[in-house]
Amino acid sequence: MTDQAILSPPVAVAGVPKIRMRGVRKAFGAKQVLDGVDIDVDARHSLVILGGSGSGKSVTIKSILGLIEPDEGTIEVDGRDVLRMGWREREALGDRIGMLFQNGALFDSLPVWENVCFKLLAQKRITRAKARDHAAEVLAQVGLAGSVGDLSPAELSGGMQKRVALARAIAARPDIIFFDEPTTGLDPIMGAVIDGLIVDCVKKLGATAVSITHDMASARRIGDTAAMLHKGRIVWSGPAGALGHTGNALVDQFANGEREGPIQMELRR
Ligand SMILES: Nc1ncnc2c1ncn2[C@@H]1O[C@H](COP(=O)(O)OP(=O)(O)OP(=O)(O)O)[C@@H](O)[C@H]1O
Repeated sequence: MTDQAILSPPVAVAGVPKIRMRGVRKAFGAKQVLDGVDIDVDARHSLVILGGSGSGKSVTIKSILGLIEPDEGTIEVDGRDVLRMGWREREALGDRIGMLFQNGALFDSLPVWENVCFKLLAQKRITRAKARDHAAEVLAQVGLAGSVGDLSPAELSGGMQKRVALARAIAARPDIIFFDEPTTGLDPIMGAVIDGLIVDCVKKLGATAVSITHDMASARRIGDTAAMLHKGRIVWSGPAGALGHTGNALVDQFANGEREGPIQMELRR
């Protein structure tokens, strides 16, 4: 496969955030999940979105991915409004996006190498013979031997499955990558290893990353910035390294996992 087949076109627009959401609102029935979400992610930066269960983190990511249509607001990628794109442009945007799903979402019916190159094969951007070599290269990037490519995902440990899912997310060399709970279900050491790989891979690709996590150690490791979603809005954003001592009582309570604080008081009401 030529690099041409998998390289994303250089699309950075000077002075324009890679991703910009403004006033995004989404309700399901009577439930207003997003109530005016504003987010900016600069190119080559890594944003972590925090928030309680059901606060709308996945809905936010799915809206950027075009899987959920917001009721109001704008979502721009490289200054282009994704909600008003034609299908061709949206498809081209999809080709530049990688995604690591919460549970890995690997297909047990396919060997690892086909999982890694799934999108490239499905879109006929690569031959099967070249996909095998490409998968071995990408597996090496996430610390796995090429021979793992012939195994079924079901034969792998949770940590290895996450590595394969990461390999799949980066295989087409995307310039935007979404990570949904990348360390869930892993022990703390394996979680740190996966975080390290995520940081390395994102940096090597020069990609922009948006992650969802409940794991604060992971948020500090993989995020340049963090944003907290609460009651349908971003109530705080700042350096991920400051989580736990931001001075914002709500964010600090959440990040430190404290029972007492403004979130608890709201739950009691
Ligand atoms: N397709 C849908 N139809 C109806 N309700 C939905 C749909 N998608 C999400 N919701 C609702 O929107 C709310 C936010 O869901 P979302 O999955 O974004 O939460 P989350 O912050 O990612 O939660 P968690 O941390 O538990 O994964 C929830 O109440 C959920 O039930």
